[in-house]
Amino acid sequence: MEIHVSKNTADLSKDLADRIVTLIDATLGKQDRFTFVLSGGSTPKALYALLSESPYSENIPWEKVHFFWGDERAVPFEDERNNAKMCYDQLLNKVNVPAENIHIMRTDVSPEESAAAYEKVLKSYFKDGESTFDFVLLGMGDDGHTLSLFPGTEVVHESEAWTSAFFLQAQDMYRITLTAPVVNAAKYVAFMATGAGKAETLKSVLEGDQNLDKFPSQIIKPVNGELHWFVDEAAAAQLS
Ligand SMILES: O=C1O[C@H](COP(=O)(O)O)[C@@H](O)[C@H](O)[C@H]1O
Repeated sequence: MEIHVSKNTADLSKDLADRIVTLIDATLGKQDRFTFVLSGGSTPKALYALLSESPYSENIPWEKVHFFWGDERAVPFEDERNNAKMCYDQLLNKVNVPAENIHIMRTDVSPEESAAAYEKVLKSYFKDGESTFDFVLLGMGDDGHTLSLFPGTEVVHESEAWTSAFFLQAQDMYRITLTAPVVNAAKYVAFMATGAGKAETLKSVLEGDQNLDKFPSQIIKPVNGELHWFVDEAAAAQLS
């Protein structure tokens, strides 16, 4: 595992954007497509906006990049809380990605149907039966959740299904999420965490004892891939 500390969100977004371009170039030197799992929430907005602008927008062969989502809030696409909408607003509407390369988690059907449909999409996309995303971007909530794997929820321990849908009492909302085994099969996983509000949790996740029910982010450990944490100085303040 590698931890990269940048001064602030702007620097961190640039460092990560540079890393993504390098990764895309290296991957497309060996294969003809790059699979990119997007995260929701507020932290990656600056990164997505940056990728949509010059020079990144010109340096990325968008027609070869295929987008997926790590999790979704089961609210209509038009709702500001919808993770896919945020990604379209910040990035996808601004670059030339073919529509067929974009695989959203649907919220116009029941959460259970959406999760089942997404698992089907993934299994037909990865024809060899293994989900080996090239790049997974993850956030970490102040409470230690990642994807929609929230503290104290059963889905944290899911070991078979690739996707799951469940009602999140604390937010009075259904969630649809990839599960840990799918993400842990990825080639490169990058967490992005910024701000003083995440400092204490980041210390517990990275340096504390393992407690998956309290800190679900700890379950992310790629089996054969790389794990990187991109954090700003404020989030890293309590790390030793
Ligand atoms: O609810 C969610 O929260 C996490 C973290 O979001 P942030 O606002 O603290 O950046 C996010 O990674 C996830 O995709 C989202 O559904």
